[in-house]
Amino acid sequence: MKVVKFGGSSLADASQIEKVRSIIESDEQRRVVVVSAPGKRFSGDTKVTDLLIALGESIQTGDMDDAIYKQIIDRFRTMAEELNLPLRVAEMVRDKIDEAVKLVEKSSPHALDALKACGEDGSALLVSSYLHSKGSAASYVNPKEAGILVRDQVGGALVLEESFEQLYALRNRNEILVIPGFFGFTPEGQLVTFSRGGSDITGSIVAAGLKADMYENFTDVDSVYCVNPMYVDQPKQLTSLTYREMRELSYAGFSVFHDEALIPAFKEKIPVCIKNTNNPSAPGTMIVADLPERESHVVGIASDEGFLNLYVSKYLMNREVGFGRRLLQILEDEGVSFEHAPSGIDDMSVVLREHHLPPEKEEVVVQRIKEELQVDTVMIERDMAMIMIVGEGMNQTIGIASRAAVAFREADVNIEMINQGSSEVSMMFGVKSSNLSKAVQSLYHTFFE
Ligand SMILES: Nc1ncnc2c1ncn2[C@@H]1O[C@H](COP(=O)(O)OP(=O)(O)O)[C@@H](O)[C@H]1O
Ligand SMILES: N[C@@H](CC(=O)OP(=O)(O)O)C(=O)O
Repeated sequence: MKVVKFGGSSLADASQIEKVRSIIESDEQRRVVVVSAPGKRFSGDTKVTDLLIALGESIQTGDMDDAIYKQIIDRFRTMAEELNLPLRVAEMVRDKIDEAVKLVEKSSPHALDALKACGEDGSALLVSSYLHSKGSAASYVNPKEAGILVRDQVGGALVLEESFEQLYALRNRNEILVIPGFFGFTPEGQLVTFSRGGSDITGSIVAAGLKADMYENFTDVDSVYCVNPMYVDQPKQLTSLTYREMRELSYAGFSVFHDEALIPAFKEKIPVCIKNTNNPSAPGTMIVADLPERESHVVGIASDEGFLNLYVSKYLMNREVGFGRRLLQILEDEGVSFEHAPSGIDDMSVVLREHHLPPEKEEVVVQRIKEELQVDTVMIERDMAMIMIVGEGMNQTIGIASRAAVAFREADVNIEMINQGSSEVSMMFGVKSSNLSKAVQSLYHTFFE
C-alpha cells in the first residue's frame, strides 16, 4: 500500500485535480491520499493558506478584509464548478470557512490555526467528491477521525506517539481515503496546525501509522535537484538520497520537502519518493535508509537567507565555566531559538533566524549579555545566508573543505563562518546574503560539473 501526498501546486486548480485523479487511479496501491491547500496557479499568484492567514489577521485587527474572503470562496467555488461537483460541496467548504471566521472574531484560542486548516480541508472535500463523482469508492477522512493526535503548540504541532496505532486501523477500510494535511488534534480535541509546509509531515505520519510500503510525495519538479533550481539552470537530478542527507538538505533550504517530515517515515523505514504531478512517469527521487557508496561525496548544496550572527567575545572565555550555557540561557529566557553556535577560544557566535530576534527583543538580549556576562564585544550582523554542503561520504573524504574554500575564493566571496555539522554529513558556511547566489553557483561548478 502507498500513501500519496499532493502539494499545493498539484491542487492549484481543476486541471491539476484531474491530474491528481489520474495518478491515484493509475495505481491501485495508492489507497491513502493526503492533500495540501490549493497553491499558486502561476508565478505571482497567492497560495490559499497565505490568503487564509491574511484574512485571519485582518479580522484580528478588527476589520475583516472582504476582498480576501471573496477570493478564497471564489477559488474553491470555481474549482468545484469546473469539476462539475454538486453545489453542496462548495457550500460545505464555505460553511467551514465561516465557522472558523467566527472563531477568529470571538478571539478563541487556536482560531487562526482553525482558519489556516480550511485550505487543506477544502482540498480534501473537493478531491474526495471528485473521485467519488468519477466512480471511485473514496471518502473524506478528517485527521480527528484518522487519529492524528498532536501536542499543543500553536502553528507548530508535534505528533504524539499514540497516533500511529490509531492510524493503523485505517488499513481495514476498503476505499480511497482522502485526508487533509497540515493539522491534527490534541487529545482534548483542539485543532492545531503543523509548521508551514506541514502537509508533508501529515503524509509521513500517515505512511508510518499505516506501515505503508511507500510514501509518494507529488510536487511540481521531476526530482530533487542537487541545488535549488533558483540558482542554477537545470541542475543535476538526484535519483536517490538517504534520510539523513535529505533531512539536512531540507533543513538548510531544500523547500521541496519539509525537514520534519522524514522522521516518522525513517522510524518505520518507509521509502519516500518525490515525484512530479505534471510528469508522473519520471522516476523521481527515492529517499531510503542506506545506499551503497557513491562516486561523488557531496550530494547536495542547500542554502537559505534571513539569518543573523550574534557575535560575543570575552578575553579568557575558554576559562569561564558555564559561559556558553549562560549565553544560551539568556536566549531561552527571551524565547529565542538558535540554529548553530560555533565557538572559538575567546569568542562565540550564535546564528539565529532574523525573524526570531525582532529589534525590541534584540535590545533586551544585547543589554542582558553586556550586563550579565560582562563581555568585551557583543555585535549583531544581519543579512546573513547559510550554505550547507551535504553527503554521507563526506566525513571519510579528505579535501572537501579545501575544495569548497577554493570555490568561495573563485567567486570572490568571503566566508564569514564555517561549521562542520556534528552529524558529519554536512558542512555549513556563513556568507553575506548579497554573495549567496555567486557562492552557490561556484560550489555547484566545483562539485557537480
Ligand atoms: N533542491 C531542490 N530540488 C527541487 N526543488 C527545489 C529544490 N529547492 C527548492 N525547490 C523548490 O521546491 C518547489 C516544490 O516545493 P513546494 O513549492 O513546497 O511544492 P508543493 O506545492 O508540491 O508543496 C519546486 O518548485 C522548487 O522551486
Ligand atoms: N498549505 C500549507 C501546508 C503545505 O504543506 O503546503 P504545500 O504542500 O503547498 O507546501 C502551507 O502552505 O504551509
